[in-house]
Amino acid sequence: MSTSEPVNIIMIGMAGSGKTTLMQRINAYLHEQNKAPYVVNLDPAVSKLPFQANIDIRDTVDYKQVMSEYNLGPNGGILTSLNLFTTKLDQVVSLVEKRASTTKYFLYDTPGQIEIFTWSASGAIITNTLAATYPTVVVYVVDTPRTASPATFMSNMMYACSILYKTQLPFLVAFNKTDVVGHEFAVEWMEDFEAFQRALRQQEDESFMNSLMHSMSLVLDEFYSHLRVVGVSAMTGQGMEAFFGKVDEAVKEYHDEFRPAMERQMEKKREQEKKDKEQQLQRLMHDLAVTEGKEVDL
Ligand SMILES: Nc1nc2c(ncn2[C@@H]2O[C@H](COP(=O)(O)OP(=O)(O)OP(=O)(O)O)[C@@H](O)[C@H]2O)c(=O)[nH]1
Repeated sequence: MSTSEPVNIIMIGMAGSGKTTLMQRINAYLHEQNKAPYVVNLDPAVSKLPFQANIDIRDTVDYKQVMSEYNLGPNGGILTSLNLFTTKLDQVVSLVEKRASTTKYFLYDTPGQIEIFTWSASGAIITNTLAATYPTVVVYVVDTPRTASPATFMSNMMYACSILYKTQLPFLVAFNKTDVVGHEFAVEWMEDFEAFQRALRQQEDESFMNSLMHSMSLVLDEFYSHLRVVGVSAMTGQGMEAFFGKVDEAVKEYHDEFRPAMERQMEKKREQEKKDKEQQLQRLMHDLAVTEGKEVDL
């Protein structure tokens, strides 16, 4: 792996978690380090970007026009705009490839509608296409102050888990807004199952919800054990160095695990296609022989 190898960083997170502000902070940090990134905005509904995007979905798709043309609400409009944009993704990839010899980091801001990455086709096309070219890391941005109660924490982590499950890409949870509330409580809850159970008990007395949450937290325990986590503040810039340390770890995981698994899958697909072709050819030969009145052994 060369040190100048490009890295795609995709920001995903709930609306208001601070993705755009974090992009701006990372952008400023990398400029200070003389590593100016290439920035791609994939949020068609953002009204004002605090940074200059090299590629902006809004230059290609007019989200308001999509809403009226397809008679959609805001969420449907965003999803459809992204679907329309994925038809141009090959152009994005070729622009990225052109810049790859001079740029290390390629940053992608996404809409707060994270269901795009849990079930829509465009989300999967975007992550798979990017990951097929260069090391790609998904950064799941969490609004730390708004996640300080056990119930919201767990629901946010379940979203994170489903995005990881869907993308299967190296994953980093960035607890943002640590200038307001530190993320240590979250790390403790993830590392110490009993600590989370205590927090649950403090929240309410025994109820159906708490026992459900108890069961769900058992499921999430396995997810936490492989999770990469960092605390950042997009506002103050706190945690930037640690953030890039974790990105490096995620890139290593891409090379050690993701890439070989992807290549194995592609090899399997190629073998299956070869087998299918051979079978089709055999069937064709058989049909030709039958029409000519000959018998063939297959
Ligand atoms: N205190 C504090 N506020 C932050 C931080 N990061 C973002 N914010 C604020 O959180 C709000 C939402 O930030 P955005 O960057 O617009 O969030 P987003 O995730 O891009 O939102 P959507 O585009 O709606 O998905 C804004 O008011 C930001 O100023 C942070 O680190 N600390």
